[in-house]
Amino acid sequence: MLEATNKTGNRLAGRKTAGQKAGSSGAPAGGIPPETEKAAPAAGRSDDAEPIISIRNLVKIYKTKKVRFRALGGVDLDIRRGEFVAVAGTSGSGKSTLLNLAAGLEKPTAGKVFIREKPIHKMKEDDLVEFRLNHVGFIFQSFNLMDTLTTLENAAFPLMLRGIPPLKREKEAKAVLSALGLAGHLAHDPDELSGGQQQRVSIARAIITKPEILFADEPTGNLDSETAEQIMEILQNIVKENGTTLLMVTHDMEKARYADRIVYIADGEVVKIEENCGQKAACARDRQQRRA
Ligand SMILES: Nc1ncnc2c1ncn2[C@@H]1O[C@H](COP(=O)(O)OP(=O)(O)OP(=O)(O)O)[C@@H](O)[C@H]1O
Repeated sequence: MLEATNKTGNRLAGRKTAGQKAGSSGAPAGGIPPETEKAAPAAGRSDDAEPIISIRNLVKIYKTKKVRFRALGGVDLDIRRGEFVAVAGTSGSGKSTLLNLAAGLEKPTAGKVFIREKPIHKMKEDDLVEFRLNHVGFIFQSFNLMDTLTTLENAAFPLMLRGIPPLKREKEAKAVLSALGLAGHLAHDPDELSGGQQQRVSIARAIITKPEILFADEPTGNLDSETAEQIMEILQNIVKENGTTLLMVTHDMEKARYADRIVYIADGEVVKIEENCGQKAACARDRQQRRA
């Protein structure tokens, strides 16, 4: 799957996914199970817009020889197309577990996840690889850049997996990196970049395929506060300008407030969902719906 592993063993994606394989092509997703089921509307949905991600009664129980731990206890959530949703909660509340299940990086113990009406929870790993490569981008706290590749090569990597010829992928990577202020750092290796620059490279890599959905797990967790704000503004702009859907996990309420909606999670359960009226788009949409 997306966890392309580089020569030195760096993974390109999230935690606890060790058995997953690297994606290898840009061919359209094949072999996806037929759409025999659809998510019923979630309770408490605030609008009638078709969700791009639907999560139903999602349960994750981790079992080891010694422990059995319920990390998610039946989560329901709809995420609208073009929406920026932050999942907030304390350490160990289940945020990353929710993101990993929503992205198909881990399998649920029970429950369902639909992305664009595709049943992610029952897709085979090979189909998930293709699906993610074509529809989804990931951004992680630890950047997960390949340390043997330059800025340009890291950003262009997903296009290489899609079989795009070198000149074309370099041109596209240069354009995305320039927009992120990295035109002067194309030949740098990751260890020659600051943390904020590395995260911008990882954002470039995540958006270069123009994914409909971005998953971000504590994207500013390793950055100082000023750099973190810049990264949050970049993410917010990607949502606004490209219409990308963003699901971001954070323990930091300051960062959560960049989102259109904040989902609070505690002990593996959603305890509150808040429209963020600091974000004009979300509130305008709310007001419109209330009037309708
Ligand atoms: N592979 C695993 N095996 C056993 N327990 C696990 C596993 N992964 C996560 N857990 C447990 O599930 C709970 C939720 O973990 P998760 O990583 O989702 O929390 P989080 O809210 O993202 O925390 P943090 O903000 O600290 O990253 C934790 O109590 C954790 O110990």
